[in-house]
Amino acid sequence: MPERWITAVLDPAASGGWAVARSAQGFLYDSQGVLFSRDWLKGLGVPILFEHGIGHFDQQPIYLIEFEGSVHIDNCQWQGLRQFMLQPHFEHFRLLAYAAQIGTWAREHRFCGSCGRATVQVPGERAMYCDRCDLRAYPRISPSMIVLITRGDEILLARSPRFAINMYSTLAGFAEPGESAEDCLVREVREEVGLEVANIQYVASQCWPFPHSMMLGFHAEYAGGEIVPQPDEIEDARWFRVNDLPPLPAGRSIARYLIDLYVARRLGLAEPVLPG
Ligand SMILES: NC(=O)C1=CN([C@@H]2O[C@H](COP(=O)(O)OP(=O)(O)OC[C@H]3O[C@@H](n4cnc5c(N)ncnc54)[C@H](O)[C@@H]3O)[C@@H](O)[C@H]2O)C=CC1
Ligand SMILES: [Mg+2]
Ligand SMILES: [Zn+2]
Repeated sequence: MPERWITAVLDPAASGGWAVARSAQGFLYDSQGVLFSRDWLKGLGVPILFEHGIGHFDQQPIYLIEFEGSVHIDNCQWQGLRQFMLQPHFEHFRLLAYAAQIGTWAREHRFCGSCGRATVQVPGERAMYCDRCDLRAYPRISPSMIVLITRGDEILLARSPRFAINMYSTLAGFAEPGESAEDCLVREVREEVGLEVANIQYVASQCWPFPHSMMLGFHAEYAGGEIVPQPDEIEDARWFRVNDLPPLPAGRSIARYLIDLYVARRLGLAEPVLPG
């Protein structure tokens, strides 16, 4: 079956097509979903910050219309990307995830970071351009390591003060300049729980559009040390037996996938599939 959503750089000067609308309140939806007639949206008289042509859904051209500030539109509501992710029908989620990242990037690159002048879209390329500096700004992607640490039938899970009550997850953190993925993983594990790890194995990756992370998922084995939670960052960290786990992260996350995969292998269950 062909992919329903395919990214592309479309010319905003072209007419017609469909659009998703984004504002400070999230994405617009009504009883029909998140895709609106582009002409209808542009005819509402709401101030538009910018427009980007972002791809095709079922072969139809799709644009992103970014509104300024908070907006009320009759018979429509706004909802954040996380809520769309948690809904059971997420055929539009990949489209919205992409639109959110393009929207965030475009919003933050309307002016040249070097000279401060207004930038323009580069035809046929996903880039904002400063003529004076001959500088192109591309969408930003932030590599983040995420790792499940195991010790036989036990897995290490931690909770951040930001998490839902009682929920525990794997350790994660952003790569810093000068680091390899493995360097970052070892540093984050030391910082967050004070442990040493060995046998680091890459497992899978996931685009995480909150707001622009690229999650690189690993498995690692415990190699030494006592758990020392990082003040302010880690509220609690402990070993859990694979048959006695706390509340875990949402089903679409690579954190959940790394946990489910190890548990399945350990208990001889069917292996999970990472949601695309
Ligand atoms: N998809 C998944 O299953 C999961 C995804 N994540 C994501 O992984 C990322 C990293 O997780 P955390 O433990 O929160 O990171 P972290 O341990 O590196 O701490 C976050 C801190 O890093 C700094 N920071 C923020 N953005 C940054 C950037 N782009 N580059 C470098 N440093 C930055 C800030 O000081 C922030 O407070 C986040 O985007 C988080 O949403 C985390 C866990 C699960
Ligand atoms: Mg972290
Ligand atoms: Zn410039």
